[in-house]
Amino acid sequence: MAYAVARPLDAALIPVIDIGPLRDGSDPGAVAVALTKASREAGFLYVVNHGVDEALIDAAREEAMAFFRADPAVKAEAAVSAKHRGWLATGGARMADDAAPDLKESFVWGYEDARGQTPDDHPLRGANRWPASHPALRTAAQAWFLEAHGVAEQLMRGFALGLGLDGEAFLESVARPMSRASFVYYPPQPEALGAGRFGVGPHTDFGVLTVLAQDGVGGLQVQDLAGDWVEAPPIPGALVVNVGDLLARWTAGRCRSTPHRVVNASGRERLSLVLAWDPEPQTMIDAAALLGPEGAEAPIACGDYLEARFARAFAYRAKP
Ligand SMILES: O=C(O)CCC(=O)C(=O)O
Ligand SMILES: [Fe+2]
Repeated sequence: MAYAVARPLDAALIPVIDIGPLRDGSDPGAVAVALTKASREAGFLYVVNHGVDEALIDAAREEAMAFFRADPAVKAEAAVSAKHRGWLATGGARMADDAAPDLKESFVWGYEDARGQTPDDHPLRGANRWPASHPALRTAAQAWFLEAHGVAEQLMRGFALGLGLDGEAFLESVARPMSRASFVYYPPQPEALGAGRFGVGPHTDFGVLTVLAQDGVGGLQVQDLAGDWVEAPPIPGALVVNVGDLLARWTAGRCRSTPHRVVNASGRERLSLVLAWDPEPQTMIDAAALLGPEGAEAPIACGDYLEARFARAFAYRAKP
C-alpha cells in the first residue's frame, strides 16, 4: 500500500503572480494578462502581495486547530446545519458518487453583514454555527473571511480585465454574496489506507473562485492538462487561488476549473483556510450575455447551481 503520488511543482504550470500592481492600480493590465494565462492553462495560481496579514492567518489557524483538536462531543455543538453551516465530521463529504469519503473534517461559515446578520433566503445559507466553547474562533474566522473575500474580488476584477470586460463585470450583484469560508482539517493519513484514499478526493470546486491559505505541511495536488498530478506545495507568503466550475461556466471555458486533491502523507496534522467566492444567489451565470454565444452553456442562477452540486457531495444533504 502506498500514497497517491504526484510530480514536483512545475512553476511554468502553476505560476506565482504578484497582484500588487492590480491592488494599487499601478499596472492592472499586466496582472490581468498573467491571471488570464494561468486561468486558461492550469486554472491554479499562487498570489503574492495579496495584502492579507500573515498574523491574521496565523491567528485563524491557531483558533481552528484548537477547535478541531477538541472532543467530538464539543465540536458536535456546532454540528452542520441544514443550511450547511458548522462542523462536518470526517466522512461527511464525498467528492464523487463512487469515491470513498474524504478523511478531512471541516468547519463552514458564511457571509455576515456588518451587524452580524446572515441572509436566510436560500437552502444553502442561514445562521452561522459559532461554537460557544471557542469564542475566539468567530473573530478569527470573520477576519479571514473578509480579507480573503477582498482578495477574491480584486482577482475577479483582474480576470474580467483579462477577458476584455469591464473590471466590475463579475461584481454586479455581490452585496450579500453566497460566499462561504471553511477551515479544513486533515488528520495524518495512514499509508496503509492506500492510494485510493484522500484528505479530499479528486474534485473541482463548485463555485466561482477559491482562495486558500495552506499551512506548511503540503499535500495539495493539481491535475495538469495531460491528466497527470502535480504537487502544489506551500510557498511562504503566497495564497493559492483556483478557478471553480462556475467561473469556467461563466467564461464559456476560457477559465479552466481544474481537478485537485489532498494527500496528507506528512504524519502531521494539516490545516487549510478556504474562501469560496460567489456572487448573490440570484446572479445569472450567463456566458453568452458576457462574452457572446460561442461555447456558452445555458444561463443558470448561481444559487440553483450550487444547491444541485452540494446535494451530491454531502451525504447529509442527500435526498432519500
Ligand atoms: O486544503 C487544500 O489544500 C485544498 C482544499 C480544497 O480543495 C477544498 O476545500 O475545496
Ligand atoms: Fe477544492
